[in-house]
Amino acid sequence: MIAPAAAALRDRLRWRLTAATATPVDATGAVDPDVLDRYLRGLVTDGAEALAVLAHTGRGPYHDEATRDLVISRAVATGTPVIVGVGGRPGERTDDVAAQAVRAATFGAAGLLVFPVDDDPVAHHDALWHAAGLPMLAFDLYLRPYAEPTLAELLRHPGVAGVKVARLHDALACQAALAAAHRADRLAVTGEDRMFGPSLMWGAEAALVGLAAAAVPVTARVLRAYADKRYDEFVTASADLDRLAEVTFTEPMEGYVQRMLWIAAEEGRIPVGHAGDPHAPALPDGDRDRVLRVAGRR
Ligand SMILES: N[C@@H](CC=O)C(=O)O
Repeated sequence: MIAPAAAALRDRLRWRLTAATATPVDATGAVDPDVLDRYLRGLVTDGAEALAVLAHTGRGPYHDEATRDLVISRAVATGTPVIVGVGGRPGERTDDVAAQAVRAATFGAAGLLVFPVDDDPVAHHDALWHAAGLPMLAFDLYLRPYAEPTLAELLRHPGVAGVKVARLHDALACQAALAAAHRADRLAVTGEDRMFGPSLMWGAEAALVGLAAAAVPVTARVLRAYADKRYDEFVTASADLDRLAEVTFTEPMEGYVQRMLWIAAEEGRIPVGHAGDPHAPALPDGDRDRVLRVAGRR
């Protein structure tokens, strides 16, 4: 049985675009609150209907408590629902993640995006639910995917509002996870940057993607056109989005955060001095030009 708070989040996020936000930092790794504010508010102005902070795009696992508090509070101040990424650090204990969940609740988060764990994910989600009382989105991430029976069990948890599916290019796994969400009457959320349009046709009814960390209108158009059954527009918008995804969500895949930050700077959302991802891998020569060329052609 789904808990009322989880049902409310499920219904609130349905057909909404949640932007998985970056966390812009300067050369020393510090967040400037004004830069952050402007960035988050700009995403909302441009079509993000909810914000997911401190998830993978926001490099949540790398930020300390003070930075996490700042990011969550500034996101909540935008007035849109805020989903907070919790966990994701190697070797972390459930108690530590529960403490993050409690702080997220204190700062007014609407829900949690729970990074996957290998060891007893159901007990992990249950502990967060009892500690913080915030509804959760399970995170079926290609780097640490859930086995189908595990995901089915997670989706039966009363505090789980839905699942964000991010299986990258595994269409079968994506379809199975979306179907599992429907069977459990939970929200099927696409996190499929490279299979965005198709994942909507496979049953996703909401989106939470790093592709919307910049260039938000492109992603917003696809989701809106599909939700409104304007299928001609959906096909055109989807092709635009796929062109953008092809140059941003590509090998080395971890470079996508840097690529979205380049776009954010080019769009004037953040200063150039805050557009470096300290955790980016080495990127090929010409990558930035390629990304900006495609992003500018929309
Ligand atoms: N999975 C990413 C978003 C990518 O689409 C995140 O957690 O930020």
